[in-house]
Amino acid sequence: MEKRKIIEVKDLVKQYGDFTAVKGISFDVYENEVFGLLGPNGAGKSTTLEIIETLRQKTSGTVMVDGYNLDEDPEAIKKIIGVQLQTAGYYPGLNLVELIEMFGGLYNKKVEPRALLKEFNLEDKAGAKFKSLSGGQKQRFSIATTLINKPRIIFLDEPTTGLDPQARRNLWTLIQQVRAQGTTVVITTHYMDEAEFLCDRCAIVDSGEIIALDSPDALIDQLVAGGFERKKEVKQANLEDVFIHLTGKDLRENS
Ligand SMILES: Nc1ncnc2c1ncn2[C@@H]1O[C@H](COP(=O)(O)OP(=O)(O)OP(=O)(O)O)[C@@H](O)[C@H]1O
Repeated sequence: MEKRKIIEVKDLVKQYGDFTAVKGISFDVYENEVFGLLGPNGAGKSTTLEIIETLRQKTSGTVMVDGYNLDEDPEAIKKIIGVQLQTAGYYPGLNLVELIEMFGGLYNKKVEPRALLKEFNLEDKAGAKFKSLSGGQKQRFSIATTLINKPRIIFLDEPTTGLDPQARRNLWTLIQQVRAQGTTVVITTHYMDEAEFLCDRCAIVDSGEIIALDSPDALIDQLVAGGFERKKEVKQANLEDVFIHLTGKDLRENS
């Protein structure tokens, strides 16, 4: 069965003054996949995401999200996507339950804050303020909030940056759960192990252009078919394996 395209980006260009940050890129995201945008700092990943999220104006090109044209129907797009807020968006006086209730009210959606917090291993923090959470808890809460409006697509911009290995792996599991419930996930990351683990397909972006787009396995196969060989013998374990082996996979209270 042919996969359904839920996002279609064609010839997208973004200029900041004289500088062209996104140089006519085209890609599709299929319904219910985890799609990654990978690339060095300044490649244009966040700019691209923010345009699709309706948060930034494009210079030219077309963007369709679930059949809605960004130029004609941005309001319809806003209703079916979930976006992570910047930390400043969480009112300091409210606890996690109150924040979820507030977002539910803004979206006019009925939410069950405690059930959502439980899904993200935050039930113990129901009465806590956002600023008192650890880095991993903040990220989990921020991903939980993307689901409040029951979106069809969520956008995660570097969701595991700064987290310890346990918190990172826990977040990967949560992202897989979100996808298993039928949500499409678009993610940016600088961690190639994360992209390899999570993404069905990824686009590698460099200087505003897509230089490769395929599944992680296919991209690796293409490299190997081109004669690439690792210089060193592959180690049987790496330092992260040592760390996880010694400290365990379970989330710590503060992760
Ligand atoms: N508001 C802006 N005004 C001018 N230039 C900008 C603006 N926002 C981004 N840029 C530039 O556009 C380019 C792409 O930035 P963008 O944040 O999209 O990259 P990125 O791939 O997300 O990078 P990172 O991995 O560092 O987050 C960079 O050179 C950046 O300096």
